[in-house]
Amino acid sequence: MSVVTPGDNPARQRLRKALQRAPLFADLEAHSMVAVERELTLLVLPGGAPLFRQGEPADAVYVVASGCLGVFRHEEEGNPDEPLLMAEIPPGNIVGEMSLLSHSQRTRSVAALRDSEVWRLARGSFDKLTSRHPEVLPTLMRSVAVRNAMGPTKRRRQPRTFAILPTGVSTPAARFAVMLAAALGRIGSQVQMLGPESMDRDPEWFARCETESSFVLYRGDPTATEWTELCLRQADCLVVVRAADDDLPTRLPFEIETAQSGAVFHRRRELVLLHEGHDPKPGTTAPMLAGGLYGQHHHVRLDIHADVDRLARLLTGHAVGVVMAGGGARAFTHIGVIKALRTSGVPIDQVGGTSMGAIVAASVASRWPDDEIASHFRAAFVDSNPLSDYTLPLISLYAGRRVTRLLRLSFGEKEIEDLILPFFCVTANLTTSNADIHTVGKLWRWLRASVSIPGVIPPFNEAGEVHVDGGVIDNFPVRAMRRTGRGVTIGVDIDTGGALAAGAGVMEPWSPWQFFRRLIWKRNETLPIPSIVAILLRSALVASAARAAEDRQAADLLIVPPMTHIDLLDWTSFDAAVEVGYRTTMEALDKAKATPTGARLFVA
Ligand SMILES: Nc1ncnc2c1ncn2[C@@H]1O[C@@H]2COP(=O)(O)O[C@H]2[C@H]1O
Repeated sequence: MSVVTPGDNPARQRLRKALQRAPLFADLEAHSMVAVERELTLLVLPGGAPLFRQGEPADAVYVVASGCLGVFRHEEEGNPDEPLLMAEIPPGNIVGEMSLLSHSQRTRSVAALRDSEVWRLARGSFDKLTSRHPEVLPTLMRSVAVRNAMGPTKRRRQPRTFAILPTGVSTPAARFAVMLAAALGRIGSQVQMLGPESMDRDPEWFARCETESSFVLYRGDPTATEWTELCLRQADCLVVVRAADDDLPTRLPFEIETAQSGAVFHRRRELVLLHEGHDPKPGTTAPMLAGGLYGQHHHVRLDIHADVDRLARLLTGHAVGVVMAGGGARAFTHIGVIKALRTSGVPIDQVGGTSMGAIVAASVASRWPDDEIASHFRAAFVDSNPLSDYTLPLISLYAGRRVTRLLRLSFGEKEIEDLILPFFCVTANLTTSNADIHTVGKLWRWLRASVSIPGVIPPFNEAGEVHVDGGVIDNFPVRAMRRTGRGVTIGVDIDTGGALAAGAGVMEPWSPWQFFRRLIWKRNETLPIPSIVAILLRSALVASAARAAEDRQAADLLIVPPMTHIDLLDWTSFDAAVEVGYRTTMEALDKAKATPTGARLFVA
């Protein structure tokens, strides 16, 4: 932060404009205004710099003349680097008045969201002003009351200004920036792209660009120039762009760290990996993620426009996430749901799920076409039964080797990080009693863990912890998807009603003779009692039903295909399950079209 004492220069002209609008000064006579002006000192805050922090003693009130400040709340349990943004304070507003009025400590932290000019009126001058001109107080109190009545912002603020930061001179960042600008233009009406030629502009000019546009792209240099530093200070979101084939180590993330040190808040950092004409190679993404430096990474194939459109939606909170619940054979219905969404032009930008829902989600994240998804699942579950490798039931009824083989065959050595669409799956961690969300690691392994129905398939052990089917704790992870804060969530739940029925009477263990008789003469007769697999599967799902009910509420669009006519283990009802998913989704989309959610779904 620097203190400046300007004469009658552009900064003072900006101050006058701000004073005329600020609630504390708007009612003052011209000569009193001149007297106040003499008591103000100008502070120039670089983007990210703190003005003051929550809990500090209050010694001044401030007028914002250019740029933008943010009011942040530090949550007791939250990450101290990621306080919640409560409000933005644009030019013409004052900040820091509450603790002066109430003689208390600062109620919130305030920092510059981008390069800003603020004028400081010390506590002594503020007291003098309010005692000489008590007429300014009602307007000031009114503005505080209006703000308090509005309450805190419920939704996370989405970034509008992006710094595009190439990691090397050969990165095709300019081409990428043009494509991203076009994609952002399909979401917002006006997009501005600023390059180094704007270096000498004043903060007000940048502020005007930002207010006049839906989105602003600051195209940074490949090295840490003065312009790159400015981009880092101005942007809400840092987008590091790297050619995926480039295996040179990059210094850029560490430069970002330096430029950001001392900032009150954490700017969102995203990594874009550019691919020329091919998909990510298995295992090549994780080493580029710089140990968790980035909030999210994105694979963009430069020749595929849909990839840049998806990126634009994910960056700006306009994405569509689809969550698929587990539910044995009933989960085939997700295949029909996906087909209906794709046919209707609803973009699928990120996916997540549990158990069988997770496997369908993984095939969507791999961008398999509809036919391929259907043929894979048909071959795996209808043409051959993966639950047929009986074993000595010490850990489980089946050895689970067939399931493992099928998953490896389908997804190879791909890691979750290599998937084109952001993806997560859920397992129930029996060691910690938590529902674990997996966004990194070998895909087939976490899918195998996510479908490990306790007692049916052996659990999956990782780093000394035991994982079973995610449905045991969280069968419908809508809230996990919502926490990503990237847009709307479509939840597809599996109706588990009518899942288990039995004849009347107490179920006693059968004698060996009864078993033998059944095996020889009555093989095709329907059992009067549920099978052990049906009991175990139902037991695994029953506890998460209450949680799933809350997740249904959390979905922006809820789809629950009616499935009670299909048994949870009836793999042969594949076509019926797919069909009902397709039909229910088409009907749901038709109804949603006229709603606000529908408007957000069909944005693309
Ligand atoms: N919800 C809010 N919206 C806008 N500004 C706020 C909000 N809450 C607090 N502030 C401002 O943030 C400042 C933090 O320091 P003060 O408590 O002195 O005064 C506070 C107000 O000026």
